[in-house]
Amino acid sequence: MENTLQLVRNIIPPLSSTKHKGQDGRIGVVGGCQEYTGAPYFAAISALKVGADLSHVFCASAAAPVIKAYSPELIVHPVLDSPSAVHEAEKWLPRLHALVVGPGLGRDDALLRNVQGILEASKARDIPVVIDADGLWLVAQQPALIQGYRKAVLTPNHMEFSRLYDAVLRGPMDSNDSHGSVLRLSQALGNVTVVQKGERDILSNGQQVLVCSQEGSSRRCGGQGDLLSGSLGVLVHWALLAGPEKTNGSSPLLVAAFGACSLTRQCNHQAFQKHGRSTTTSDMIAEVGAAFSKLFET
Ligand SMILES: NC(=O)C1=CN([C@@H]2O[C@H](COP(=O)(O)OP(=O)(O)OC[C@H]3O[C@@H](n4cnc5c(N)ncnc54)[C@H](OP(=O)(O)O)[C@@H]3O)[C@@H](O)[C@H]2O)[C@@H](O)CC1
Ligand SMILES: Nc1ncnc2c1ncn2[C@@H]1O[C@H](COP(=O)(O)OP(=O)(O)OP(=O)(O)O)[C@@H](O)[C@H]1O
Ligand SMILES: [Mg+2]
Repeated sequence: MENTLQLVRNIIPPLSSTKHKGQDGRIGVVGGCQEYTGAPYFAAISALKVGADLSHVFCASAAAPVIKAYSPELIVHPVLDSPSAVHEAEKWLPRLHALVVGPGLGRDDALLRNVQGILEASKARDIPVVIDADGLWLVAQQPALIQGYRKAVLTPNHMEFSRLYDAVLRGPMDSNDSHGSVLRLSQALGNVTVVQKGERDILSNGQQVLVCSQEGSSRRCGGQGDLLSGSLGVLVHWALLAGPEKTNGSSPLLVAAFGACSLTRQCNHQAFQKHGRSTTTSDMIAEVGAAFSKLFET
């Protein structure tokens, strides 16, 4: 594990007085609807706290004023339920380094059709995408959307993983062989990187399997996965910029994913030390800076 953490350290860009705003990452989160406003906020603010310079949220119009009111740091576009959603999002794509698709998106068909268009436009531009939550629901309906797209990382929880596995491999996963199941799902999707979250996180790009068992806690409040996907948005950008020479030949996306899993679990650990059972995802986000320093700036 220590060896992989060292690879994560290698991809982190140095802070420098010569860089301009935006160079360390402009991240877009696609998600947020009437029901769910916390998830896209957690993902987008986590991207900033990890070190991105700008964080955008593309959400349904009902969610926008709520998300804006949580934070003045986020740039919020109320476009997802508009008939011109894809066009509106496409205007921003040339300026974004990575997209995180799915936190708090919901499962409304019209919204999902727009997100499908945004995903296709992102692929056409070769933009890396992290797909989580209801974005994974969409992928389970249409695996062809990300089939073979080497710049995609999927971050399913237990439920999302089994849904995806069923849809892609047309049979139930073997719960006694999680390594094999993650490896097979990644291979079946054409070597898309898959991160199965759980007691231990299992990560694969269809060739290599990594396990992250960084100590977290037993507290399972909602939103921890959103912290992970938002952090991963930035790390994916940094890893691709650094390239395989900085990751010792390992897949940059796998190294980025290992970094996001370790960081999320360390935030959980630190927040739990202070708040115990009352720990919430906001408490974990408050730990991002210290957790990042502890793991990656030693
Ligand atoms: N504050 C906010 O705005 C937040 C909003 N969020 C947003 O909510 C949306 C839906 O996301 P989701 O994760 O609830 O949906 P999904 O994966 O279908 O799970 C549904 C059911 O699966 C089960 N289940 C889950 N884990 C399991 C396990 N390990 N082992 C076994 N079972 C397990 C469990 O079923 P139950 O225990 O109720 O039977 C659970 O109820 C999505 O947009 C997301 O981003 C969240 O990000 C949180 C913060
Ligand atoms: N049993 C566990 N023990 C320790 N850590 C866990 C456990 N289950 C999940 N985690 C960690 O919690 C984080 C989020 O995983 P989880 O499975 O809760 O995602 P999620 O259901 O998508 O969360 P969200 O509520 O944001 O949608 C990951 O970093 C994962 O490593
Ligand atoms: Mg989730």
